[in-house]
Amino acid sequence: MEETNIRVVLYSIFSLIFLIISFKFLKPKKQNLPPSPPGWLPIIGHLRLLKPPIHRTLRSFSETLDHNDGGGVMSLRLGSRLVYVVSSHKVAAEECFGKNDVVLANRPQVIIGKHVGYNNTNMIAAPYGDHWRNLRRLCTIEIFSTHRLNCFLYVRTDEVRRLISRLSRLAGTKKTVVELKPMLMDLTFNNIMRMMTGKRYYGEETTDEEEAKRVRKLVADVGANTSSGNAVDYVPILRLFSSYENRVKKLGEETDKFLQGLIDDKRGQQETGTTMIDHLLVLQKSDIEYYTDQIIKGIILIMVIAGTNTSAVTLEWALSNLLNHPDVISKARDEIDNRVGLDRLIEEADLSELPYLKNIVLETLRLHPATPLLVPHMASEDCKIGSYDMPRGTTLLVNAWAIHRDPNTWDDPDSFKPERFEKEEEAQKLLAFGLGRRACPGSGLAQRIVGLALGSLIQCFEWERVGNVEVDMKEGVGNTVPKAIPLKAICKARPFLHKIIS
Ligand code: HEM
Repeated sequence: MEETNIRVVLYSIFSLIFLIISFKFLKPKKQNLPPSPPGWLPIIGHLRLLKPPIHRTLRSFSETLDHNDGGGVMSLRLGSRLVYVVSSHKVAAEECFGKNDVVLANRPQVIIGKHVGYNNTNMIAAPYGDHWRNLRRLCTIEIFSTHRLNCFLYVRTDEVRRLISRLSRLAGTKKTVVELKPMLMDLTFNNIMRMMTGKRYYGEETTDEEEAKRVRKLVADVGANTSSGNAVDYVPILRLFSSYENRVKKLGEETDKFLQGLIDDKRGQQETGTTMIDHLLVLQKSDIEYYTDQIIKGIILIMVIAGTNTSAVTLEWALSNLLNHPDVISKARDEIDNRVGLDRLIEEADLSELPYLKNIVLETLRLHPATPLLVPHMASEDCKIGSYDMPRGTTLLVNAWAIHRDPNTWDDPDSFKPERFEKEEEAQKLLAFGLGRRACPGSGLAQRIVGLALGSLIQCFEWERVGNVEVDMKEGVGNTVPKAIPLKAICKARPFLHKIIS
């Protein structure tokens, strides 16, 4: 009997010790997540609250939250995904793209990346790792290096001149109302397509009008569907009811057929040309295992998706701001007239001598970053953002638009003032091209084409608003934020233009 009692007591003591140990060490650690806005519902989370323009909605959510550690981070549930939104420059620069740059260099996967983006093997969607590093190195050398950009200078110069000639034919020396968006899109799409394929698919004098029509439609469809995802990506059960995945699969097949056609055309040619596809096919001969057709198609696709609309909308926003600030246009024109003169068109080599023009572009990128939430990142491991825990798999959105208008970071943040960039350090605060490993590799090309086109439009024409009312600056809906009302302006060629564009 006594022995049994001792056993019971020992058993109880061991059980108690086991319980204490389990409670202390095996209990899931309570995580310190950032504050989250109210209105969360089971299954869909905060999805229903995301009204466009999403960057504005996210800023107003963030403003209503009680950030007890200085602010700038909030968490959302978008369906099954945990999403952190950062709206502070310090947190973005130091915590996300500083301390945690490698952990956050991943991308969340979405359905379109599987069916259109070659199973996420393209540069924008690829997970951080050897494949992405190889692609990025390849594109840095073959597309974005100064040497390569200089090789394609003739394309940018020719496309900007065509834009100026087209406008001067339309407007001449009489005041004429012109709609700018289609012309700016033609400029940036032709620039990329000519670099890749050598062909013009947009605007007047296309290589083959029937083919050009097909290409324009396809590129527009891909652009309209390319985003951070569809509701189906966040609430997987919707796959059962939605036709989204089938539509995207079909789009992927059509896109692939078109891109394969471009490669086959080049492969069938007797002589090697100078386009990007020609270069990539030469590399393919040296290493057929790595430079597969799929890799080459992924590169062309990404150049078109990332390198066209972004520059076109930046130009449209820049001109809209200039029309609302005639004093800024006058100052920029004086700078160009003084440094370039009236006997020739501005050239890309002049850009480094035109600091005020550069500041106009920077101020436009500040107020209207083309991708206001950058491209979503994803945590590949548990990490910490400030005092908050960020579990592995969390999506990170950086609200560059809100950061660019934060009164703690910028003086008079909502006003268009290119002069602010006369202090050189101000440009360091911009996030329009992202930061860290996944920052935009096309920023150099973008600044060249935007600077040259904008400078030429200021040099060659006089500009006025239509009806003398302010240009409406409301944002429309789209991944690369367009103007809600496309820009129309009154344009008149300056008297010397006809002499220098003949
Ligand atoms: C005004 C024009 C442009 C803006 C504002 C812009 C902005 C951006 C931003 C914010 C990102 C994402 C950064 C991040 O993930 O944190 C990005 C990525 C990228 N951009 Fe641009 N971009 C522009 C033009 C271009 C051009 C002209 C090209 C190429 C022709 C290009 C190619 C890319 C590529 C390939 C990526 C993905 C990089 C990666 O994931 O490793 N972009 N861009």
